[in-house]
Amino acid sequence: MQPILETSDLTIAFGGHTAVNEVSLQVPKQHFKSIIGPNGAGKTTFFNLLSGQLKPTKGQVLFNGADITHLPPPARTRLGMGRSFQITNVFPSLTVLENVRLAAQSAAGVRFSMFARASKYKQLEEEAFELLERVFLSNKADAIAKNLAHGEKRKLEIAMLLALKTELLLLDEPTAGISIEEVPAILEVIRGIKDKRDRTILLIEHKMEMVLDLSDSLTVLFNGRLLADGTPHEIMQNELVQSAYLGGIYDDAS
Ligand SMILES: Nc1ncnc2c1ncn2[C@@H]1O[C@H](COP(=O)(O)OP(=O)(O)OP(=O)(O)O)[C@@H](O)[C@H]1O
Repeated sequence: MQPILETSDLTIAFGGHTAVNEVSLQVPKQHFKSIIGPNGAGKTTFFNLLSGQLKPTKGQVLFNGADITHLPPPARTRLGMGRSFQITNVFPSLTVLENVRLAAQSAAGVRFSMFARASKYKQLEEEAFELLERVFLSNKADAIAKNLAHGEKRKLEIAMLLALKTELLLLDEPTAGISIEEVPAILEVIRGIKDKRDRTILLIEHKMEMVLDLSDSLTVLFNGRLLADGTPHEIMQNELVQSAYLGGIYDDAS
């Protein structure tokens, strides 16, 4: 089957420093892959190349077989690739439910109008509510978005990504900056999405126990290069990975 995402020789240099260096990988549909590596390995830069925030010096990004290397971020979102935690279209003064409903509405191509059919509106609202249940946020449906706790905002962003019919989710350290108490809830949300097996997930995460628990495969970046790619078991056994830096990752894990 055609991979949903493929990179070939993906490279970006900032001045003399090559932050991502000839990275070639394939991600099958409905797969859960984590990108790991020590600080400065190039993980976020790699995501920036996938989502279109950065343009590569060399190489290609294919999404469902189409070359998207030169598409801007909104065009990639429309194709079904979504990056969490950088969503700019959360309306802080609207309710949680309204935010998710608007995302569902934009995916459905229904323009906001006084004349919009009430039945369509109701259907979108039900869809939004179901997504809030899926991320364990339905109890906050009527809360104003700006009043949510940090972890709840992250759940809202995931619900909005799902509402946008995002086929490939790029999750960049979803637990960064959230309190220890909120981590299990975010983990449960991500596991719930994974278990439904209708999306492909690419995750950057420093919490190794979370990565090992969730991932079908791991890609290890080191100094911008792809050091190893394999199942969590293979990566844990990989002597190159161990000797190169795995101890360092555990040191980082919080
Ligand atoms: N816009 C930029 N200009 C110059 N150098 C950059 C730029 N963005 C990233 N870099 C450099 O590229 C390298 C990779 O950075 P990147 O943030 O991708 O690493 P990372 O693996 O995500 O690290 P962390 O785990 O700390 O988030 C670093 O040396 C960084 O300083």
